[in-house]
Amino acid sequence: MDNLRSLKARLNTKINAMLCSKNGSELGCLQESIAFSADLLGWLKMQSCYPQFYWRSRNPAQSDSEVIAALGEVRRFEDVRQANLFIQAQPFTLIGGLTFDGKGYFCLPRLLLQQHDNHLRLSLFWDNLQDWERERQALLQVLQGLESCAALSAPEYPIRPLAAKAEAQQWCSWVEKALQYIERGELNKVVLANQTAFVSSRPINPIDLLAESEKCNNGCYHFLFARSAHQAFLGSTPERLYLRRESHLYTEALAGTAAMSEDKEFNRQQGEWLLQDSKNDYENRLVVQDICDNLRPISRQIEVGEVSLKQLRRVQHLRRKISAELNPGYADEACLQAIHPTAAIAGLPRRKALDFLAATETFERGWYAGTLGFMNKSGAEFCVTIRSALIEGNKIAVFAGAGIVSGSEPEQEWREIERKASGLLSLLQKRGEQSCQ
Ligand SMILES: C=C(O[C@@H]1C=C(C(=O)O)C=C[C@H]1O)C(=O)O
Ligand SMILES: [Mg+2]
Repeated sequence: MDNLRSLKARLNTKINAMLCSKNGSELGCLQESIAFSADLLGWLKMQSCYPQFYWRSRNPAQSDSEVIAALGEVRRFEDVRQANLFIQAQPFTLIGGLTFDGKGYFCLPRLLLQQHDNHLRLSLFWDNLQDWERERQALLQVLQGLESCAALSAPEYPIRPLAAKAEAQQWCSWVEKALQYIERGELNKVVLANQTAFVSSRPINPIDLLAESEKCNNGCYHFLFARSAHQAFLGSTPERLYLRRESHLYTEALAGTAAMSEDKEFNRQQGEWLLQDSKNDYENRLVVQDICDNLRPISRQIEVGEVSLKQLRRVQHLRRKISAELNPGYADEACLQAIHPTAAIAGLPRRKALDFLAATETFERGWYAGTLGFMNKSGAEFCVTIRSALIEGNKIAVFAGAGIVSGSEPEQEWREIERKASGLLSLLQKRGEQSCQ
């Protein structure tokens, strides 16, 4: 990491030579770009500043793919409105998102690394309203490990189940209850989830697990958010909440699920079945309806694409892409509030589904089925944080849910959430050079 070593030396010199710039602006920023391809997960593993944030966009092959790693926090916004006002006024990127319940966490980090192809862009931020000596120390500290990069090791964590929040039987009774609400016409869809906890004989390294997931769970966004060294939320999700480029908005309805295995012929048959199965199609169409209805007040030219398959390692989904043109004056505050939580992870009608979930599920969703990403004045991208887990020391709690609609069968939905959870859980046992299955 020679490039990073010389970059660090350069930045240290600049910071030490700098006086607090009382030029009227509240925030200070130093930016550098170098031609360098960094392993940002290996880098993150060596860092000791918190909070830590990592986010990789879903299509690494595309030229506009983005990998972000960030450390520390110079400004924090819990109100999405304030966060949105900030990016309208400042040429900076905020990272963060909303929990399932819509609690906001956005921050301007102390150090932001953005990798585009072979270009690494580094941004350092400080607050001119703070004591400069304190800010200077914080800047030097966040740069301390800049050139460090750890090897990522294959996760090897023999785990044993601690407890599922609901065992199969109880969870199936939640589904039965949902079906009664649906039959009575009180709900069209509700997405019931479960949380299952496991314990390992040693602390689980969230970064090693995420690195393994990046290798195996292709076609996904990969994310990690750790507010402290004791807790990390991470996952690999196939689902986009939205991508915004100026006023162009790209979102999708991802719902309806079939199995995937190592057998190509089995996968093809399952895919064909999924494409013509009316219950799964209905599950997906309700999400289309929900997203379009919620976009209508803030946008025009809403277009819904043809149905297609999104194939992953353990499951495959129906997907319909949706695009729209935001009306003047609307940006990320409006998009986040309009779209999240979609009927792919909450239900329809939204309010009734949320009440049903609050009264039924016996665990806190927290960041599960929330959204994480980044936003600045010209664009934003957020993923839906499903296929995710919360790691605290030796413990890992894995989340998975399934959309319940008329025609759902409890045992089948249970198998669906077990398959979804296995996308991460199957990676905890040493596989090393073995294939990703
Ligand atoms: C809720 C989850 O996934 C959602 C539910 C799906 C379904 O029920 O078919 C499919 C994709 C996601 O919209 C999850 O993975 O936890
Ligand atoms: Mg389903």
